[in-house]
Amino acid sequence: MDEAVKLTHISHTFGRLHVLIDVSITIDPGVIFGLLGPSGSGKTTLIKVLLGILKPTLGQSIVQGTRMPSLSELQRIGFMAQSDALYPELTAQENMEYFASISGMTRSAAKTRIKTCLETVDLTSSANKQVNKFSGGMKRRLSLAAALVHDPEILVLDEPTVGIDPILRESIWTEFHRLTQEGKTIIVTTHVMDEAEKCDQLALLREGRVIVQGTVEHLKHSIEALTLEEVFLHYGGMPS
Ligand SMILES: Nc1ncnc2c1ncn2[C@@H]1O[C@H](COP(=O)(O)OP(=O)(O)OP(=O)(O)O)[C@@H](O)[C@H]1O
Repeated sequence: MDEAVKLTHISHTFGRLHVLIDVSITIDPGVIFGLLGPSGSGKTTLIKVLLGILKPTLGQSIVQGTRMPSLSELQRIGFMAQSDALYPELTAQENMEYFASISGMTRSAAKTRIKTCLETVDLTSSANKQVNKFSGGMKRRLSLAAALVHDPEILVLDEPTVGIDPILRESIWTEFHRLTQEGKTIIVTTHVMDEAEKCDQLALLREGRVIVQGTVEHLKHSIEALTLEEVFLHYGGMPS
């Protein structure tokens, strides 16, 4: 089967700062791929390159066989950035309707999907509340629902569960696993160790380089560690 994402020899500099150095990552369809690394290691920059939002100094990003940037490919991706891109004056429902409309969904398809996605993030009872009255965690959850609304093949989530309580986090991860069973691919950055354990594949970034990548078991095996925490300590890249 073709790769969902193929990043080849990506390097990126901001001025004199080498933020990504020869990063190559292949992500198979239907997996949850975790991108880990300390703050400033380049995770968000790599995600922007993957999406084609940022042109790398060197290397290329291919998503589902299409070289990025590609607007049509971008429509098949659900993206949740680190900061919420919501309209505070609108209600949750209106925000969802807006995001559904820009993805080109029909009204009836949008109606069903909006209901499902708001349920997934437990916001049904707040659907008619203005977003400027939402807590930080509620905004995060709404951003996630917005990323899911057009039922994308690939979901790219930059720290999706920050500010979300452990019980809801658990149910969101259950939803992620359900989505991968439908063949969807999820790429997630996280600082949370127990979330990293739930990923099918991981890459650990440090100072712009991939230090190690593979399954959780592979990573543990590589240094005969019992926990992922030991792996991160070993490679000197404890997520912050
Ligand atoms: N637009 C920019 N201009 C200049 N430097 C930047 C820019 N964006 C990011 N950087 C720098 O690039 C480095 C990597 O940043 P990036 O946001 O990719 O890290 P990260 O691993 O996602 O961090 P965090 O976990 O804190 O979100 C940092 O040193 C950051 O200051």
